[in-house]
Amino acid sequence: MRQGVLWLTGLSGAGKSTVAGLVRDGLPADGGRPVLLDGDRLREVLPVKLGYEREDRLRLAMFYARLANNLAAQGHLVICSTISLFHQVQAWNRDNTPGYLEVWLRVPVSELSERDGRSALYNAEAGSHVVGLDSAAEFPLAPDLIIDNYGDTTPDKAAEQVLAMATRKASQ
Ligand SMILES: Nc1ncnc2c1ncn2[C@@H]1O[C@H](COP(=O)(O)OS(=O)(=O)O)[C@@H](OP(=O)(O)O)[C@H]1O
Ligand SMILES: Nc1ncnc2c1ncn2[C@@H]1O[C@H](COP(=O)(O)OP(=O)(O)O)[C@@H](O)[C@H]1O
Repeated sequence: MRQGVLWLTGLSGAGKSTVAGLVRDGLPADGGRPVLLDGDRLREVLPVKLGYEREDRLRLAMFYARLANNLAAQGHLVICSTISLFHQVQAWNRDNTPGYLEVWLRVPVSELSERDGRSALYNAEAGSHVVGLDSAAEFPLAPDLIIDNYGDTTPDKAAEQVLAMATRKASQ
């Protein structure tokens, strides 16, 4: 895969940033011009502060989708690692972005709340809009790959699966 959008989604702490970085670093030397769009980093550079209510998250997810589409059209391989769990955004990507691939890093909340720095988020009081708790997560309906990213699945193994899937799809 040399050009297009590879979107890694999942709840906070599912391993999106970790696996996305490994995927980028694991691309073949002639694997195109990768760009990593990471949710945490993108929120930091926005000119306006957006929150975690559904409306703001949906606006942001559509912004990511359009930005990724634009960069892919300029020849980049865009790796997105954001939550963005909205069916309408997933459908927009499929309909508008050639070479769109979607990976769902599926990890139960019980496991996530044990991970580094995520216990506060998953133990937040009701009304905190935590995706997967009190804010609905619209998990992908037809992802290209689902990885249960916990237990025996290490981040390296997950990245290998993503790269194998992307290579397979590129040759179809
Ligand atoms: N309430 C709540 N719910 C979910 N996530 C929260 C929340 N508050 C802060 N954060 C942090 O924001 C990161 C998610 O931003 P994204 O732009 O990737 O996604 S989304 O807008 O929430 O769909 C997310 O980053 P990741 O942990 O890397 O997924 C969190 O660190
Ligand atoms: N397969 C895995 N098994 C166990 N821990 C993992 C796995 N993948 C990632 N992690 C860990 O989970 C934590 C959250 O990872 P991160 O990439 O920041 O997730 P996200 O970007 O989805 O919020 C990190 O401490 C990371 O090392």
